[in-house]
Amino acid sequence: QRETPKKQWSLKDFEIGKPLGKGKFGRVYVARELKSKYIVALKLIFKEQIEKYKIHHQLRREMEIQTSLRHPNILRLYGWFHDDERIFLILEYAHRGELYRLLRKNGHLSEKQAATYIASLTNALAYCHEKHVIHRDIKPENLLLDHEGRLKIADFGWSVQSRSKRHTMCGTLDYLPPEMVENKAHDYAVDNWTLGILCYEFLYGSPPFEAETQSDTFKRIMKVDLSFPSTPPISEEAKNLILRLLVRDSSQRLSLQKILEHPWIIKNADPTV
Ligand SMILES: Nc1ncnc(NCCc2cnc(NC(=O)Nc3cccc(C(F)(F)F)c3)s2)c1Br
Repeated sequence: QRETPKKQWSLKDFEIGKPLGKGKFGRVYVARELKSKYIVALKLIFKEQIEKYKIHHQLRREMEIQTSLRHPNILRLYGWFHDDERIFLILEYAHRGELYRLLRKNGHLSEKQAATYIASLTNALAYCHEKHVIHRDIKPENLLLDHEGRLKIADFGWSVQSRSKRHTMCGTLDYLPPEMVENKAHDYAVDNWTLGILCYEFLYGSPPFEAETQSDTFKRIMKVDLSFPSTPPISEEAKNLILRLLVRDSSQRLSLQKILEHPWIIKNADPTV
């Protein structure tokens, strides 16, 4: 049941601020709700784009999924409204912006920082999987940081409410596991693979199977052609966790619960964020 009656929002309820970034299908702005003075992010999506790419069902699914999710590491979707040509998503504002900017700026993260983000992601994904939601598009661009530097998973535009195996292709290849790249049936374990990719990228600054062309990346993913550069020096425990996640056979990937019990996470993750 709804705690408050569904409020019909409109653009005149908001004062629009600076642009936050150009996302897919539209831009994002900071905005202030005039009555409460509450700061939000407003994502504009052009209707003709949704019509052109026939993705109404994806957007509707995102809204259904997102409004039912409540977790400290998942960006809130408070509601939405539309005018003649645009759809507006009213989103929680992440003050410190996109994690990938931090990654590009610093080159790579410390083991403590990386482990803290992986633990937050694992907690958020465990919550999603409990609700039968697979995100399927976890990548640095979809990870935001709030004013305390706490990680927030955003953009459930590719997520699915999954009871059965999925077959849809989505996202950039770098983060996709073999079963998705091969366009085979896939399940929750895709997110476990992606955690391995992200852990590697947080520690080295780029994803493990990056290559000049998509087909080379495809080949490297299928072979799980993984190597650890000598710099920056990474602990054996970190490498062990990555090796336990980037496993071809999805049933052999470390479970989300086991990730949280892994020595590298126990030793390095900051449990307060
Ligand atoms: N600092 C910040 N603080 C808060 N937010 C920020 N950026 C917005 C992050 C997003 C959260 N949720 C999103 N959702 C979609 O974009 N959905 C979407 C859009 C088009 C089509 C489709 C679909 F049709 F394909 F599903 C689905 S974008 C930033 Br930067």
